[in-house]
Amino acid sequence: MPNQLPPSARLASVQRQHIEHIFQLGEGREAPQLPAQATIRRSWLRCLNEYRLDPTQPRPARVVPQQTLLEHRESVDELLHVARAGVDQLYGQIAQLGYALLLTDHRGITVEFRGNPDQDQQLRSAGLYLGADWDERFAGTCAVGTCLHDRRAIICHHQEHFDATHISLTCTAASIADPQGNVMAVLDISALHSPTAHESQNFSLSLVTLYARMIEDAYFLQRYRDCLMVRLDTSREFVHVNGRGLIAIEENGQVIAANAVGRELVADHQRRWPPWSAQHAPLLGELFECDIADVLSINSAADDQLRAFRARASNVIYFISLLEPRRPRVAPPGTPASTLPTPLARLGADDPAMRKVQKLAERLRNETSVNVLISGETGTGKEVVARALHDSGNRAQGPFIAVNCAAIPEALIESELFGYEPGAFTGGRPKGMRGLIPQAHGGTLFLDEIGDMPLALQTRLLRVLAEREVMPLGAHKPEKVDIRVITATHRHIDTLIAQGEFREDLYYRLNGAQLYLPPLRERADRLYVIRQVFDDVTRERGGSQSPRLGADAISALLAYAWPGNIRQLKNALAFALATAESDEITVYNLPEQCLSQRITHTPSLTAPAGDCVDSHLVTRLQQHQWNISAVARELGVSRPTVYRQMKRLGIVAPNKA
Ligand SMILES: Nc1ncnc2c1ncn2[C@@H]1O[C@H](COP(=O)(O)OP(=O)(O)OP(=O)(O)O)[C@@H](O)[C@H]1O
Repeated sequence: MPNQLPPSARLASVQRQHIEHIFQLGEGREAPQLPAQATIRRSWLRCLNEYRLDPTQPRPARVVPQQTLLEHRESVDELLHVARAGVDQLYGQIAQLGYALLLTDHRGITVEFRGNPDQDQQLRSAGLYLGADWDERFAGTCAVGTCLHDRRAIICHHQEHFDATHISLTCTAASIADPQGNVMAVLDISALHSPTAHESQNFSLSLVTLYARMIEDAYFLQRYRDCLMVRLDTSREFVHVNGRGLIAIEENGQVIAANAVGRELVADHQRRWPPWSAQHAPLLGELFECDIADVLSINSAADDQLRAFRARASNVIYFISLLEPRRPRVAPPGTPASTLPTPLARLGADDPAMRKVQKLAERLRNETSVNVLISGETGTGKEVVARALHDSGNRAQGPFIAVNCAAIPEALIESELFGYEPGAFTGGRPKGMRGLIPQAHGGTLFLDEIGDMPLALQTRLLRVLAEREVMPLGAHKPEKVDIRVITATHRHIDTLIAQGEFREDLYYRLNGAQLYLPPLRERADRLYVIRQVFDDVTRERGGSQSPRLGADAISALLAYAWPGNIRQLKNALAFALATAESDEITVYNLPEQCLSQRITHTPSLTAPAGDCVDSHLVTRLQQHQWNISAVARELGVSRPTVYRQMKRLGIVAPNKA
């Protein structure tokens, strides 16, 4: 009788029976001892037939080398930062019950671990340890690996494990998805010893599922903290404390992203109105019977800061609260929050040069008699800034006409700008043409690459600016125009003036105020720009299922010098999105040149990444009381990067010295 045997012999006997059961299932023979859960049965069959795992050859737990572990941790650095509080809370609840806690990445590698130090050795040999690999293809049926495969919470109790070395464990796991719904991590609680009954773990399943959802939502809130967010629940009492749905929206109510509950609402909507809704991100007003103004005024007008709206697809009433965006910090703490109009606020997060641009643009937005000259390297966003200036001012409803003076052949530029009457010249359109300057009447004329405007035309432009009227070619009467003029250049106009290629008087007229756009490599808010451009490109590609940007890719993007600035960044991200084969863009998806030509200088106040963290590091560390996570967050790099830099520079934290 196995029960009368010594423990090791008893285990060996149970293991033999276990192996026999696996073969029975593989051969299609039923037996009462075979697992009841269909997920476990399917996983056993996968292990036998797909992964070709041999149940007679139990494998000891595999722990990946330190360097590999660091790479895996780095790839989920942002999640780890958010998850840590949840991990500690959950472990606080289960430690006394003999459980260890594992958080793995989406490849099944344990990147965070909590366990009883007194059981260190047993936990390590059972694979309940940092770096342990719980991929089903290697470890066989197990809570983490099978949860990753099936994308649902699971208990894997004792003999439900495939590998005979794991059959004394009980493990329960739930997945954590990113805002697109792709699994990015798994939360697992496991114990070395536990009661035999499977039901003994039901409570673990509820607990681990709850915490996985909380971590998922905390990550979602962190990712979209700069957006307006609605929080919703069917219970009025719970919406503020634990509203289950989260939907990030634009000011016009357009849905940007949603957590699992929110995505289900969107999916519900798309199932009901499929033909057009699948192509467009819905508006909140399409999901709920609501006017966006009633949602945006919740905090100021609703008594208990929530309002009830009916979901159109299900007819269910949801209580909605509004989370204001955590605006990018543009002023030191203590000063009033930014009042920048949205088009200007979006231009930058926390870069001194951009802040100057934003503040000056705000002051000038309605001063249409002041001509604005925007300077900056190619691709720094001069046209975007011109448009933001237009959109935030009192001419926003008028036309915005952009003209690239370098792109129009010299022979055509005059007729394009001023227009012409019928028969003004041979080859012209029979009905004549309205010029771009008259087209801008009531709005803004944006002249890009003004340094490339031929001298003769500069004289005519000067006249337009002075007299506020244009004379189309062949016309006998001038036409009055009311335009705001914004110009841009990436060339040094001073040099052009000195060389006699640009009229000094025109320069002074155009340069009523100058906005200088810093190159991307010098911007302290590069991380913000990368995220914003990534979101833009994702949206332009129309992908709600788009891959996310991995931490290693972000590090590389932060470190690259970007000679082509934001335009080049946009192209690089479009390339990465087009070529990504998995749900994560890694450094390998970036165009090759992004991995070379790294920033070599350390700009003054900026927060550069990678190798450029250098000289400011000690100051930053001191400012943050040597809190590595806080420094990494501020610099927009991962913690391992900060550690690497500290090691390279020989910096030792005071308490470690
Ligand atoms: N703040 C920003 N957020 C998102 N995308 C931006 C931003 N600034 C610029 N871009 C994008 O970068 C690209 C280049 O921008 P833009 O044409 O405004 O640059 P530019 O300085 O006018 O370039 P050039 O000097 O070549 O005329 C565009 O695709 C634009 O959409």
